[in-house]
Amino acid sequence: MTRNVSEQPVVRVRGLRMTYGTHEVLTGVDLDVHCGEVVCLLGPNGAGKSTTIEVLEGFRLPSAGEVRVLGADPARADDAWRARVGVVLQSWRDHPRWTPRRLLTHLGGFYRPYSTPERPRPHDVDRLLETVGLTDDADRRIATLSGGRRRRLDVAVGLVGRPELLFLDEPTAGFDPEARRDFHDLVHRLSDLEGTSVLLTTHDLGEAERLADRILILAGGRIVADGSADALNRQVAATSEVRWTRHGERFVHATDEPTPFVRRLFEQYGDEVADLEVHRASLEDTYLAMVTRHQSGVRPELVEVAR
Ligand SMILES: Nc1ncnc2c1ncn2[C@@H]1O[C@H](COP(=O)(O)OP(=O)(O)OP(=O)(O)O)[C@@H](O)[C@H]1O
Repeated sequence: MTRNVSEQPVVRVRGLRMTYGTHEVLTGVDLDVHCGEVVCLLGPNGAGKSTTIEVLEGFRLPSAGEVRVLGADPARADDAWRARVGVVLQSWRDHPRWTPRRLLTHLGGFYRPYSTPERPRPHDVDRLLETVGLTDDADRRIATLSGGRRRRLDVAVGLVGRPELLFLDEPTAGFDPEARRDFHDLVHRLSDLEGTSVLLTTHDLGEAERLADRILILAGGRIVADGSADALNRQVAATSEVRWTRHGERFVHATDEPTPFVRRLFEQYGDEVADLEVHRASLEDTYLAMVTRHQSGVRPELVEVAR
């Protein structure tokens, strides 16, 4: 995704703190989301991901800090602001006797006054049902939908107003692999074709790697890493493993600089080099290293890396 760096971020958070009773969950979160970016917020259970998202949605008042979302303070934002923001919460439990078509038509109506030529609102309901893969269930009662189908409906509810900014809290929990892949395609389309900015939480590191332009890791109440999956991996675990065979014999070499090493390998052996593989640390390795470092009491400075 190319981005105009002069643009104001659509989400800007500085020094966000949240305390429940005596439990200090967020101790100073700083984060930005830029226009059209897909940002994944990762962190262990209880790190405060949902709390952060709920503050950004305007559903929770922070204890302290500066929060701007689409240029406004979400705690004081009006209906026009809300129409520009999509939210995917926990499963839709209201109106169990309604059908997905009726629910989306009903909710879509609230967005009509906020339609603009650049962003006609709401979404066409049939197309939206097709987009989330619910065409065959459009006229069934919501109460009879399976968990995964209901989750698709949650996503449709978040999208019906054609939001400029979409918050998704563990959107693919309960999805089968096909629904998950369809959902990833949908997020890419929203970001690439509609310029929708997306902030989502997930525990699925593969999903984060596939979807995110940028990954934020929340641990110990603040953001401890910020960068693309590749950049974070390089930062935390610099060593790569190069594997190849030559005349049927296997070789493995660990190096911090795989590209020059591979170049030298080909200069020396040319076409004799076969089955070449370069393995970098996975996002899982990186994530666990960051979180373990934090949990072992070392307070890591923010790892911010080139995107
Ligand atoms: N309304 C509340 N009152 C008191 N404590 C709360 C409240 N909401 C959340 N917490 C606590 O704040 C901490 C952070 O919760 P939060 O749900 O934001 O974490 P999370 O990172 O989203 O976790 P998970 O990955 O398990 O969903 C937890 O210890 C939770 O028990």
